[in-house]
Amino acid sequence: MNYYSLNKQAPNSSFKDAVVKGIAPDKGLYFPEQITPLPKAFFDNIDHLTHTEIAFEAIKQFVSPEIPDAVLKTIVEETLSFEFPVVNLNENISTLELFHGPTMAFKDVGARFMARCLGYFNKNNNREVTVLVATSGDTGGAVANGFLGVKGVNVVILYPSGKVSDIQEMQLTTLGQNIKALEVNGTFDDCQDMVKTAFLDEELTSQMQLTSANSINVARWLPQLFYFMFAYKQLHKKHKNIVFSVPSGNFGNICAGMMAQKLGLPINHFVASNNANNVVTRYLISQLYEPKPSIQTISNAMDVGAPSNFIRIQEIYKNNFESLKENLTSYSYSDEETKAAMLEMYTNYNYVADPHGAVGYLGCKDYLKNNPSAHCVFLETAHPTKFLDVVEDVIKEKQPLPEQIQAVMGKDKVSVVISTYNELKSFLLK
Ligand SMILES: Cc1ncc(COP(=O)(O)O)c(C=O)c1O
Ligand SMILES: N[C@@H](CCOP(=O)(O)O)C(=O)O
Repeated sequence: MNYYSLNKQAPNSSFKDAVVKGIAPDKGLYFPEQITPLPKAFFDNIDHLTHTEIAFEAIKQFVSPEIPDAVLKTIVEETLSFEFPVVNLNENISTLELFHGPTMAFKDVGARFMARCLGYFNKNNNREVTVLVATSGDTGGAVANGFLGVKGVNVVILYPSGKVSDIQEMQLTTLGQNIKALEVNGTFDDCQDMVKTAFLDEELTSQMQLTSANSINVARWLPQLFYFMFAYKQLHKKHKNIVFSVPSGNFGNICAGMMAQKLGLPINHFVASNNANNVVTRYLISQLYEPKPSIQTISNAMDVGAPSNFIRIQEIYKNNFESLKENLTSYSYSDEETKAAMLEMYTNYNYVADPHGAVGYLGCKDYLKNNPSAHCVFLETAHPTKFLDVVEDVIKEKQPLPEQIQAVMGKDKVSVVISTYNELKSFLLK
């Protein structure tokens, strides 16, 4: 599959080049040249397929022929070595739990898939690759875990100082080896801007091979479309009108869901559920896209003021506002509303949700008010113990720590504090 730059000022790239470069030379995000829907029979028979079979069929067209089928099967199988259960809360609301991987957030799938693709492309290459990643909390940990010890790959993670949870910080600062953490005096958007600037800096790119492991990178972004298919497999016999509420920040996950829909998955509607960082909620009301500096919230991984993937969403809908509005609703919630939703789920359904999932739950509830026949699935994007202080404070109950979390507790944090792009550049050139 070839990919074009959404800035339309760069030559098209193969899958391999798009993965290795991360972002196009004109700073545009890559987008596949074609999206060919899967046959209807695939969806009719989906309950007879394993997760690996579903994922292989769904992703094949985007990576062929550069990754041969046999290699792709292994990559997909290794990537998906954990569960993706749907938990039913009531007649109209379910949640798809995406936190059963090694770092307990939905980023594990994309990070593991991309690490394996890069490993395959790099196996006969002696040039080292530096993976730059900006994180508001979860991407950093998932990428650190996914790339730990991968030969020829150095990972540099930028995170906003004081704006990630304690456990998220431990996950991205304690692994050592080929993983380095930079603590940035600023917001997630500042981190993301520094990463994008580095890709355009010829002095840097002439000396080192840089790539991105944010959802900018197609190998990190596209595998997220699997989730929507896994939920459909578990729900489609019982529910015909399935809607997804996606807690959104950089909008990669919901945009991957829209790609699943383009492949033919019968999804009726999407709800983009936001915290106070509500640039897309406002856009759907005013038709004005006005990125703003991000605001700190308890659902910190969604504290994004300028979502990278909005441009891909525009592309999927051919920049047609009306057709986007037909398929997408968006709501925004305060921290107080989020906490109340966490308590409500615990009290009514004995379900402990994290703050991001709680924002998704609120999106379902609001959508169902006008669409009572729908079945709304909110994505539970991280395990509640990643946000231990908030969760225990809201539900007034101690939470047992899963072994993935225990594994990083008590380890020494190693990070370098930076404030400017020049400090990043000096660090990379050292
Ligand atoms: C727990 C959690 N929920 C939701 C999001 C938002 O996802 P996206 O950036 O794909 O919109 C993130 C970060 O990406 C996250 O870590
Ligand atoms: N919420 C993310 C922010 C980056 O999103 P990405 O999908 O573009 O990597 C995080 O947790 O770091």
